[in-house]
Amino acid sequence: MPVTDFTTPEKYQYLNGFQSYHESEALPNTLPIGANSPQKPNYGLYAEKVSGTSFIAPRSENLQTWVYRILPSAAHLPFEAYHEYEPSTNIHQVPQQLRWDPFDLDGEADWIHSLKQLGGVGSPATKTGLGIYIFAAGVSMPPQQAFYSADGDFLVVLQHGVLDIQTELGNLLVRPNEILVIPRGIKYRVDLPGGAVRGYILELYDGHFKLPELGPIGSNGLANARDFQAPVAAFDETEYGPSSWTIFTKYNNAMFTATQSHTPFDVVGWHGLYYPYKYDLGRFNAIGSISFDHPDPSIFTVLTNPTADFVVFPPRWLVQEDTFRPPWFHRNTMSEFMGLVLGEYDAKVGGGFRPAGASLHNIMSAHGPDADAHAPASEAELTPTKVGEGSMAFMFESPLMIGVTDWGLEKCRKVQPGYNAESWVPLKRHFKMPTGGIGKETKVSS
Ligand SMILES: O=C(O)Cc1cc(O)ccc1O
Ligand SMILES: [Fe+2]
Repeated sequence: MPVTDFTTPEKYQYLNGFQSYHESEALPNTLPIGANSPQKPNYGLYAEKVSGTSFIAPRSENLQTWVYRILPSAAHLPFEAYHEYEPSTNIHQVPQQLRWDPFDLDGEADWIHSLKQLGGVGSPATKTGLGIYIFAAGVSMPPQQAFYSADGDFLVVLQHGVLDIQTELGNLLVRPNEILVIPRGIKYRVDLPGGAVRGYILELYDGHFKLPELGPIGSNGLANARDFQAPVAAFDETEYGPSSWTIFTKYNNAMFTATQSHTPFDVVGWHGLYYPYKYDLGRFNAIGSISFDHPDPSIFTVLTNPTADFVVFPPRWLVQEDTFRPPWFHRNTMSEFMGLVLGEYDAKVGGGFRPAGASLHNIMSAHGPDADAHAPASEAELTPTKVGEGSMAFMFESPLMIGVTDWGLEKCRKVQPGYNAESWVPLKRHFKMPTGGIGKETKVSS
């Protein structure tokens, strides 16, 4: 179900729509009419353009936003290397199926220092591939600090807690079961009004997410465009005088800082297509088989990109007849990283895949339901059944071979050594040779 038990306070107002052209102003008449860069923008603001795609990208892909701000972003002192954040970028491509116990909450770290790279492939420098992060933060970012990643778009899957995010383009409150996308280069800071937070991040080094085509599904279904929410323009009204800010930048997976004597949250109005947004996974309209067989998990795609799809497994009814209903056993040309926001995933009932844990089934590494899920599902009476009640599993599915960092393999100390032994090695042989031998009888009744 969608997150409904919350009245959105005044500070959090949203513009609805996915990749809709939005415009928003915190003061009336901020945006120039019929032009983008007038000689003197209103209120003595500076015009600045933020490009999220190449200038010449086709219209259907082109994402740019004009911001009207008190001082341009360029007004800062030189960048310096920052060594108190050591990213784990040594990556190992391994065929081993991996599963991690729940990652610990961390009461000490702020957003930036909580980012732990678990895996990835490719390079931000050549804009190929992706990074996968686990975050566990316990404190708000210190005042007068902001962060942006120059490496790619962050898709944040919040597993625990509440994120109060101030971005250049406005404020977003992200609650459990919601996801957040912050595009490359957009500055933000993260406060934790409810204490500790934890979750997963997919960073796309290339391009941006889109909604999947719906084909024969028609014009509505899956994640509907109107349920994506972008912030309205808001600026630090009390902070537009001189102040001392530190801007952190993740740049080719290293960290840099630059100081400046003004708030980065000084955008009074903006218009364009390049902005952060959030989405409540409870609004996902799940579609599935109403006759027989189990569709490919792509039927649950929320957002797509050639580098990775974001797929969820929401609560849903299973009604298929004469069908083994959990996911089939399989090997893919894709790699599959899975996480669990809450509840239990129907293919893994053996207790090893838990909320805040994860799994990785890499290219052509075989997997499927564990023995504890397979046995009852083969015998179950096939009445309509609700699965995933109170649950939300998700998958980052990529055609690329995802590597695992030193942190992911060892330092996190969460890898389950007995994954294969517990899940699939116990599967029993049920094969029966036809009486009379091969070729004599083709149908065997059990
Ligand atoms: O491995 C998994 O659990 C994810 C998955 C689910 C499904 O329904 C079909 C294929 C698939 O990879
Ligand atoms: Fe799979």
